[in-house]
Amino acid sequence: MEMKSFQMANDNKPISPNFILPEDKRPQLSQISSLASVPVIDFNDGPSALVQKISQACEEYGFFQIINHGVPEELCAKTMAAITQFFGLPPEERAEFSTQDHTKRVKLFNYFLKLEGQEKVSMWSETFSHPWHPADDFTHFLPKNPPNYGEAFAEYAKEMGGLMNRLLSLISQGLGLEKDCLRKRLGDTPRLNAQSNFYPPCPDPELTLGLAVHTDLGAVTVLRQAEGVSGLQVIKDGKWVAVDPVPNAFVINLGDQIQVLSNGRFKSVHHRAVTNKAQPRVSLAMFYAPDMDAVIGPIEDLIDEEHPPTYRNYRYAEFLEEFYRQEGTRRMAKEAFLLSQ
Ligand SMILES: O=C(O)CCC(=O)C(=O)O
Ligand SMILES: [Fe+2]
Repeated sequence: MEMKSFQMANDNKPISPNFILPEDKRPQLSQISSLASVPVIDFNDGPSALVQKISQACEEYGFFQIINHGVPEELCAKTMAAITQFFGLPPEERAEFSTQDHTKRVKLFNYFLKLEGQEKVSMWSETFSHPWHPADDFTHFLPKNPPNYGEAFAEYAKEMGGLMNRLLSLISQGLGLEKDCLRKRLGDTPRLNAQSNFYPPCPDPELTLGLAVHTDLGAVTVLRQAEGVSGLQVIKDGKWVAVDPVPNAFVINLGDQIQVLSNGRFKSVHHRAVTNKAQPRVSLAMFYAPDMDAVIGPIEDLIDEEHPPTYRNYRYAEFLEEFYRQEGTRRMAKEAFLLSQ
């Protein structure tokens, strides 16, 4: 696959048509609220306050940021630097990882939007995805260049394993469940993917998106944003809200599987990335998704007469099939498993 070539923001050429969104899909950046944003939660708060704050954030926003999480800042910086260097490699070297085949576990690709009766519109970004694991050695999957990429990711993955467990435990408790309930439901061999996103500066951010509107399909996402550059936005009460980087914070968001398991109480919320003229932006999303064979459906303890099950049970593999069937179009995989009320 040929990687898309991005223009420089100081190019005076018009932006290539394959990146230009139809008018009704453009980001309308002047309408973004920078006043309200998602909650910032301090992990040093006591356990019961933490459970309460996370539970409220999961119900109201589906997103929050965490600070004082214990993951060393230097390690995060080292991992982000490795990604940035990877995206800075010559195109021929990056091309080794380029593929459109979604079944590949290691892949460099461009997201696109496929609208009915129209040509595909490319997102103004490059995405690199590969597995991660907190304990098993996964470094054979990783690029050899930059040389410290593997080492940085191996260390980062260990930290993410601990953080994911902590989050799953807090989210379980927030639902009134046993600490290990969600982790057990998601299975012993969760699907763990790391996704780095690179957004070059864009000559006209009003015409493009870095990532189209989507929900994450797994269970929990831990996102690191490069400091000092905004781009992530989430929907809150029908309006787009910016989630600007907070120093040494992680952005946490829930994926579709938690919405289903919680029977709709916790939300998998639509979000997108917008571009900017001035600076490149890098983000790293660490995804925790169920075992392919895990059966996902509303947890029995969350079902009663007032809260009948909203979704039917399915195997996660079945969900992924539906997801890829919709690729580039509406990204409403979980809606296919809704029960009619
Ligand atoms: O770049 C961002 O902040 C958003 C990334 C994201 O939503 C994703 O990778 O799923
Ligand atoms: Fe996302």
